[in-house]
Amino acid sequence: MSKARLVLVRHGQSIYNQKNIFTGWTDVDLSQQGRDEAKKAGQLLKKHNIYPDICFTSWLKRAIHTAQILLQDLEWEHINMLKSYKLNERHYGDWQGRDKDAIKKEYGEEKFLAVRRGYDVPPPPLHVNDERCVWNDKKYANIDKKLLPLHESLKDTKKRVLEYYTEQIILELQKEKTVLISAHGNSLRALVMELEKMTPQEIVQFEIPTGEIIMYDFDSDMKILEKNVLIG
Ligand SMILES: O=C(O)[C@@H](CO)OP(=O)(O)O
Repeated sequence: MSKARLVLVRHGQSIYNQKNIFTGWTDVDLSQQGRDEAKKAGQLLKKHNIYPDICFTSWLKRAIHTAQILLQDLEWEHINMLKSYKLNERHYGDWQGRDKDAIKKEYGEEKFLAVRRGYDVPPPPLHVNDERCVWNDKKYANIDKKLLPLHESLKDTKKRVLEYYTEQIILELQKEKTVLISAHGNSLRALVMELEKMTPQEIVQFEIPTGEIIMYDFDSDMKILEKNVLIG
């Protein structure tokens, strides 16, 4: 039997989650509740005797800090942590930094849900001169601008997440490693959609709470043998 195991954790509550503001690629930190959720995730892994061999995360501090706090709590901080912007949250375009209820009012429930939870409807794009655009953020200076989105549908997010998953993460699973990914509500929804072969209709209903852990065990053909959601 293969020992390949994928452990997904959504970052703990961020300051924007707490304030009900769309976040996307905005680099906000965890709230106190978020730090507590990350600690709890570490304790859960300890309770279930799950010690990752490697950790992947995004370039956004709410996911990086969740991984760091979790591994600190697990007393397992020596493992390699690889970071890629391809695991960043879905880019929320012009909705970034704006109140969710105000946007729902402006666009109406149906359009709001189609963008927020649907598969192929993006929010309005950011202008390249907008201060929220990462084109001018020095962190992304070495990335080709063509790869830096101004807005994304879940379908767009899925494409880049899967590129990274198939180019990097799957190689570790093929070595029968336990792989931890600390990422975001929608970048993880995109990955789960692919792993569980969900349809665009099914993904609308699927959400991952902050701090939740979803775990998959694979056979040697990378087929899912078992899925577990770890609850405290
Ligand atoms: O704001 C965001 O980037 C995401 C995740 O926090 O929000 P939502 O859950 O509404 O897609």
